[in-house]
Amino acid sequence: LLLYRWLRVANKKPTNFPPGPEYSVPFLGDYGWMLVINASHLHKAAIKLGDFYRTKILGISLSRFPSIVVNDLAVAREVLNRREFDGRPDLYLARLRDKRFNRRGIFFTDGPAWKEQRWFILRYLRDFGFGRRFPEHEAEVNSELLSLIDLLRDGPKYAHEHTIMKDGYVKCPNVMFSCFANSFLQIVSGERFPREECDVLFNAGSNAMLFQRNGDDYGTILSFYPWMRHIYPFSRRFNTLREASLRINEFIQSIIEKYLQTHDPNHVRCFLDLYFKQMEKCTPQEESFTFQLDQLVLGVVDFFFPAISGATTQMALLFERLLHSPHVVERMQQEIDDVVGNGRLPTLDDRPQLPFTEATLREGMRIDTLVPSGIAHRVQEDTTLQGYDLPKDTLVLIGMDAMHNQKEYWGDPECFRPDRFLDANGKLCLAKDLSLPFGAGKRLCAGETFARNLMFLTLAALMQNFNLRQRPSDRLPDLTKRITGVIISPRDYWLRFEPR
Ligand code: HEM
Repeated sequence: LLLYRWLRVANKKPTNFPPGPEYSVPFLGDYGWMLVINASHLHKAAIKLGDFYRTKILGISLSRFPSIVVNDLAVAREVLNRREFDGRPDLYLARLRDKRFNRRGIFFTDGPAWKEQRWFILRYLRDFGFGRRFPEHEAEVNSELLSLIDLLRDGPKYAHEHTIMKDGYVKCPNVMFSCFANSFLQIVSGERFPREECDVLFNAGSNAMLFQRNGDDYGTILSFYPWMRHIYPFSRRFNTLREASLRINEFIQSIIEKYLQTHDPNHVRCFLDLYFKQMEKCTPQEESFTFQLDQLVLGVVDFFFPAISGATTQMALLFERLLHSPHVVERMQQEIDDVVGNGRLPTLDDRPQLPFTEATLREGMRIDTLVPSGIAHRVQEDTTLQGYDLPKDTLVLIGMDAMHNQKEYWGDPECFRPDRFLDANGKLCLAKDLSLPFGAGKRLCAGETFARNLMFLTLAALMQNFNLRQRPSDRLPDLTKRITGVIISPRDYWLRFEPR
């Protein structure tokens, strides 16, 4: 009876909290119900629970954290644009990314230090071409795409390339790791890895995918009970996540240290030099953070990591979709042939004349929502939402996949239909694109413009030059068999880019 009473008190929801399960699973809270309903795809479990309680704002307890899942586009937009919701919870999944288990970086920090770091990084990356039109950077991306096209057309040249290309078929999403990573590193350090040295980028990409696939959108059970990392099989998962993270950090740190050793405050070569100058003005802190080396490492990782694993996975999801829709490929190719021809690669100047290609990318991001539950937010002070009371520190998950599939907004959300974003004259109509794949408000994805530009250029270049072919023995991909981790990803698959 005492245990029963303790569990009831421990799992008690705050008063006037959004509807959700009344009785929680001992020890796990409603996270337990979600594991029972759909352990592999927690965002789908949240949709089922929401439907059961007939609510678009589901109130649950994740172990001791009161939490809500917002499964409605209009409410999500409101949440993302209100300052009280801009916090991030202190999740163990985030801490294990740092060598000393400190909260570092941009993704999982909040408060004035997050604001300061986010502002500085975005402000000064911009000077080197991040998130805006910048001819020097566009030329570097063009070279990177030509190198990718060479690999796809002429086959592997270097030993490491044989691991991602066999008998003319390339492994997806891995084949895009070097192009996307180099396009970002060029902005940070002013340099790209030459093709013969790209094995380090392929390794970093594989580690990033390990983290993406072994994490989950709710922070994994390790975030609620970190001590479980000592118990098998949780210890195995912990080790995978930890080792993958530390290997990526070491890689970024090795680049940073190379520049630090030759840093001259009077001669700025790249973004890193500007950050080093700022570091010289600050005293390093242990628990909180300012401009210091471990913060710079995680700060850069937080950009490098989604560039190498997130944007490439979004492309891999799209290629699978396109295998099911050859007519969409044909329409993109026709459009690109008419506007660009085949004498040069498509550029960002061509983009307004390639509305169907742009619409295909947008539709891909809607139907295959990369981050199905967003990145958890935290309520920073007691507040209300749609008449419910939310106490400080409530966790807020945005059901991005749910809202991109709401019938009331999309009509036929299950159909892959790029035309939904075009007007009667075939022009792109942004007012019709209600999707929010990058979030919104102050926590908006810091890499949105970079990602949109690079994905557009990659898609247009590949469609201009290739047809997509599967191995003769392969069936069309089963789009329901995807992996839900921190992001949704396809299982690795092999594809031939057949020259047109
Ligand atoms: C298809 C590609 C991508 C998608 C769909 C995506 C989506 C998202 C989403 C949903 C968030 C969380 C927003 C929130 O908290 O409400 C986020 C955050 C973030 N993204 Fe992206 N992202 C992508 C690519 C990138 C790239 C390429 C970069 C960097 C080069 C990047 C950098 C970041 C950063 C730094 C944050 C954390 C922002 C903060 O908490 O202040 N993302 N992204």
